[in-house]
Amino acid sequence: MRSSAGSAQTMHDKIWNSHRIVSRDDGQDLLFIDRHFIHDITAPAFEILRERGLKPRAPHRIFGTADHYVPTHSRDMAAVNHPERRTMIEALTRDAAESGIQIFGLGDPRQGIVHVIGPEQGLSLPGMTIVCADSHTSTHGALGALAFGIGATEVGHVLATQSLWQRKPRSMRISIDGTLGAGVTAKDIILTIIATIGVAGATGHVIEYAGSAIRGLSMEGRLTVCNMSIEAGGRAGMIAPDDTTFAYLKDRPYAPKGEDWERAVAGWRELASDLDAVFDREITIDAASIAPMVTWGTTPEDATPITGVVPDPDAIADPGRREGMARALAYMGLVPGTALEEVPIDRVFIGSCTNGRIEDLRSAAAVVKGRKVAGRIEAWVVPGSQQIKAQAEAEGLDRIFKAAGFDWRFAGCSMCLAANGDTVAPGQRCASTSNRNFVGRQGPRARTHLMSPAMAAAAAVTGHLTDVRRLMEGA
Ligand SMILES: CC(C)[C@H](C(=O)O)[C@@H](O)C(=O)O
Ligand code: SF4
Repeated sequence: MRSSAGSAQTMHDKIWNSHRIVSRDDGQDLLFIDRHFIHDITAPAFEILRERGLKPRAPHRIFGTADHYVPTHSRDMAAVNHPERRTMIEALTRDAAESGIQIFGLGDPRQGIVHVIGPEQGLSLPGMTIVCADSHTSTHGALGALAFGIGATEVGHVLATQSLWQRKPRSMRISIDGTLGAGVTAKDIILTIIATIGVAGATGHVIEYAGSAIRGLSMEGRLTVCNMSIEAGGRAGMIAPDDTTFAYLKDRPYAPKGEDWERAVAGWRELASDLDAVFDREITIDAASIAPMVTWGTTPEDATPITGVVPDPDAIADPGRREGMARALAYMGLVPGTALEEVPIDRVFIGSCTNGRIEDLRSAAAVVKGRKVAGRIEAWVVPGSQQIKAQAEAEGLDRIFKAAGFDWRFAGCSMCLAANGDTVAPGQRCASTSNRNFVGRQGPRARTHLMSPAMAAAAAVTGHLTDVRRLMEGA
């Protein structure tokens, strides 16, 4: 039997069952899709639709934003002088206008990274099925939704039918119990999880994050954790909605209002996994054992506490792993045994759908305040959305960053993927709050170290990877 025994259901079961339209003999279910997000990479799917003479079935369920290709030094389309990027941004505007789809384009005060603005606008709600042609759609599961990335052909299917054939993934619960230490954040939780179970550790599963340390996280922190579910191989990540979720969503532009809100919350309270629900896999991690983390290699599982050293491939028995590690270290320009805190950096990127939210900027600013960016380091803050940028400015965070020597940019994916031209130069080493440290991710030969916003801020002001706890008040 897949998932739960008897009638007890996981949250994944509940959302799946309430969206199943019909089942096929081959084990696939047709799911109704509540919300479909599109961005400036979705153009190929609209091509598929046009070729078949079809139109979006439910444009009111679709929302779009320009994020991957937008410039972050300007909001002016004239600043997009790269023909391919221009075409992609314009295609989104055209496709949306033709179909009556609401988009938040370049220049719109609601524009931002799709996984930031969905929750922010109250478009991503508990109990929903949410899809987008983007692997980090798992982010939205933090609100108690079933949210996952899909490919261009599937996007075409969803556009045309507002439904999608899927085989139900298995379920996995990752419980983080106890209290996090000072300086330890949601990013450190998820990097620890990935370092523990590996980048394929959750393959074929929907992860439910549970336990007192997860319940204790803010909505922003939960979004960070769910964002990187895909980096552990998970199909989706989710967290049961609770008062933290409802407080975050209340009065958001697209969230239900008045009596509708009360009714919705009452329904959302029923979504949590039943107490006796059985998961296909269970993993438990003690929150107190988690330290501020950094990656040293070229996959997110190459992560270790900042107190450690660059690992030695020769100490690894498995020949495949040994070779992979040696290759990663050569790319990263790191020598085994070097204390991680001695690794100098050239660039800092605070942003992305993982860590570009207001709380992330606050925690980085708290470290930066009264300090200066070290040496010739080029440090950037790229808010995840224009709303976050405005809020940060209202709180004076931009002034803290700018006084320290940071560049304060407009919202977009920016240096997380470098698709808009914001790159880390060849050979440069970047302390980054994003989610992927793949070879060439931030530009050809760029070297990426993933970490939390507070850790990236600490690296910016010291010039090398740094245990943020050294810079914290009272430390
Ligand atoms: C380009 C896009 C489809 C891609 C994704 O699927 O995640 C990007 O957002 C990323 O983070 O690599
Ligand atoms: S910020 Fe990075 S991870 Fe997130 S959607 Fe953009 S490119 Fe993908």
